[in-house]
Amino acid sequence: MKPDIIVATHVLNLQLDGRAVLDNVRLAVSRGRVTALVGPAGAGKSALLGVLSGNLSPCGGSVEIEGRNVAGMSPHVLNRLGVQYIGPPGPEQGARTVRECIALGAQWHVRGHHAALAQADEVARRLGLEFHLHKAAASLQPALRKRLALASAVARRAHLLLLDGILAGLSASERAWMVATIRDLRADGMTVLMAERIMPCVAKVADDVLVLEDGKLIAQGLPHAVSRDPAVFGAYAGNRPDPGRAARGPAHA
Ligand SMILES: Nc1ncnc2c1ncn2[C@@H]1O[C@H](COP(=O)(O)OP(=O)(O)OP(=O)(O)O)[C@@H](O)[C@H]1O
Repeated sequence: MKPDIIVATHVLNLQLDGRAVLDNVRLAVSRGRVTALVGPAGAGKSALLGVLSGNLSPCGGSVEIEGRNVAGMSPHVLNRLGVQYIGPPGPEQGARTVRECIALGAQWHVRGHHAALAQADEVARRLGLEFHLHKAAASLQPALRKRLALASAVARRAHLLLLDGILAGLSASERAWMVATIRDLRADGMTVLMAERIMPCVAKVADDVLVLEDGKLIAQGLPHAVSRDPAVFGAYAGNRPDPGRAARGPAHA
C-alpha cells in the first residue's frame, strides 16, 4: 500500500540572492487531500512550490515525493513521476488548439492520435472547455488558460498538483467553479497543494493548511485549528506587500 504522506520535506533550506527564503522547513502533505499553503506576502509560498516542482534547487535538506528523494530533479522528470506545477498563466506559444494541447497530455498514456483526441474531448467536457476545443489556446482568457492547464494535467494523469495562485484574478463565479473542480479532482484521488492568499476560498477548499512566515513553517493542521493559532494571527497582523517582489518577479520565474 502507498504511504499516506505523499510529500515530505526535512530541514529544507533555500537561498535566493544570498538570502534565506526557506528556513529549515519540515512538512508533510497527505495523499488524496487538498492542502492550502498560506502566509503573508513574501513568506516563501511560491519558493516552496518552486522547490517541490524542480524549478528551484534547495541548498540543504531533503524533499521526498512518494518516498523518493527528488531534490535537484528537473521539472520534466517530476512531471513523469506525476507531479504537475501550475503557476500564473504565461504567454501561450504556437498555434495549437485547446484540443491539441489536452491531447498532448493524453499521449503520455494513450496510444494513437485519435485515441488521444477522444480522451482530450472527454477531459475538456469535465473541465468545462468543450465549447473552446477548436480555439487557439493562445486566444483564451487567463481564467480559461487556468482551466486548460488543469485539463492538461488531468490528461497526463498527474496525481500531485502544485497550484500557485490558481484563484488569483478570477471572478467570483470562476473562483466558485475552480473550488468545486479542485474538490471534484480530489474526490477522484488527486492530491493538491495550493499556495493561496484568498482566505475565504481556502476555508472552502482545504482539508489541511500549512502556514509559512518569513520562510519558516509556523503552523500546520486542520483549517479550524490553524486559524485559532496565535502564531498565525501574529503572522497576518504583520502582513505587508513584499517590497522585493515587484523588482524581481515570482520566485519560480
Ligand atoms: N528570484 C528571486 N531572487 C531573490 N529573491 C527572491 C526571488 N523571488 C522571490 N524572492 C524573495 O523570496 C521571498 C519569498 O518569495 P515568494 O515569492 O516565495 O513569496 P510568496 O509567499 O509566494 O509571496 P506572495 O504571496 O506575494 O506570492 C521574498 O522575500 C521574495 O522577495
